[in-house]
Amino acid sequence: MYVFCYEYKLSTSQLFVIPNYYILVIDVYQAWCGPCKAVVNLFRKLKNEFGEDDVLHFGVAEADSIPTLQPFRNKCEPVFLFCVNGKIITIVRGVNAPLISKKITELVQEEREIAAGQKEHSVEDASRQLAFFFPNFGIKRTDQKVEKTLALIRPSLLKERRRKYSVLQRIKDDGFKIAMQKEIILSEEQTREFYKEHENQDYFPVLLEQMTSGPTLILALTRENAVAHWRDLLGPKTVEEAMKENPNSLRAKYAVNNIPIDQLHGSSTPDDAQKELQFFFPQEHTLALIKPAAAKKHKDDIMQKVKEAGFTISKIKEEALTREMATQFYRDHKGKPFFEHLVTYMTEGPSVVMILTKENAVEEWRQLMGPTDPEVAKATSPESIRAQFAQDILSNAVHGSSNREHALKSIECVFGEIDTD
Ligand SMILES: Nc1ncnc2c1ncn2[C@@H]1O[C@H](COP(=O)(O)OP(=O)(O)OP(=O)(O)O)[C@@H](O)[C@H]1O
Repeated sequence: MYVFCYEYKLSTSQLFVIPNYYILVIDVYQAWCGPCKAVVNLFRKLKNEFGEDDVLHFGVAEADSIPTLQPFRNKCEPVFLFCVNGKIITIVRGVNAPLISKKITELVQEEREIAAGQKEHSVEDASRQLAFFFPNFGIKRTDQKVEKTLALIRPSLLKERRRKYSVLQRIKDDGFKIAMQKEIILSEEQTREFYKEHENQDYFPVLLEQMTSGPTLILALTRENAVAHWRDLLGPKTVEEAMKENPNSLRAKYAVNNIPIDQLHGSSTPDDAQKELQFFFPQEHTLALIKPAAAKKHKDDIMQKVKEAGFTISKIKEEALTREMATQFYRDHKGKPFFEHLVTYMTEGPSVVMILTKENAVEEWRQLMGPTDPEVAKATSPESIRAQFAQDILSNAVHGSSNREHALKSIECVFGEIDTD
């Protein structure tokens, strides 16, 4: 039985649809004892205190029934996972009320600063949660028959949260994996560009109005024969035809009342899929760095992982960062207790500095690095570089830009102005 404050009960199948951009505190419990009763009052108090901007959420997950939570099984104390933006950032073991309360207060404060535009999210992309729950995904791609297609969940359907999750569930049940995803509000210009072949159709003004009316969820889906399979699931092209000819098709089932435009898109052919994926997920560059201690000990193993993950190494050099460079790199951490140690550690020998190129490179490199703290990495992303090669939270093997803007700045700072197109 769940208490009022647990809005999400996570099961394996639901794990990948945790809402993004929330602080989600998950009580990982053992079946025999149930969710932790000792924290209920604390959670209720915090929810009252911080409830107004809808940023703080609580969930429960049963360790015994979820394979990914295996490391937390058979423990006689509860474990609390703190997720921001779909990424686990901290684990607290045991009912340490002051620590839990402090962490939540800090996180809410930070989210409020971000919402007020005073600060940026260090992690932009929601697909980070994928790295946590499906740590192996995207790391080894050996199956050549697997195909990618583009799927869109249009704004009117996306607004209906439950139905959105139901579509995501259906995608998963049909054997697709979400290789990349992002939620964006398309501008008029982007919509016109994407739908330029439809510009002269009578339905175009409604399509334009619909597509720019709110966020669209853009998904790169993979599985064998993905293009045809997704197209078949969607059914006939218009809502009217779908309702008449195939009421079980997704376009019929997920139509939105009074809106004539269907709510789901899929690429028509593999060629179209390639073009559409390139439109929404263009090749990207990120700055990756193998930190000095790891460069000395694990360079070859880490480089192997970079190649296996399909990155192109567009530039590479080995060089010791100067104190100025390290300070610039980590300027956001200035003032934190570990800052001086970090700068010293980063300058104690040569680092391997690379520009990595791939679709969605910034996010994918961060997935491959794994969580900042190797303890968290071992528990949640055992295939990640930090799980395998980091010593501790400071000496954590690798660095990666946290978003595209940082990537551009860092690349320029380390390699000067270069033509990365
Ligand atoms: N609590 C901590 N104690 C010691 N060192 C820390 C701590 N938190 C972060 N660091 C160090 O500072 C670096 C930057 O922290 P940040 O939170 O930006 O992590 P990250 O984005 O995962 O890592 P990076 O910026 O190196 O890619 C970490 O990689 C780590 O070396």
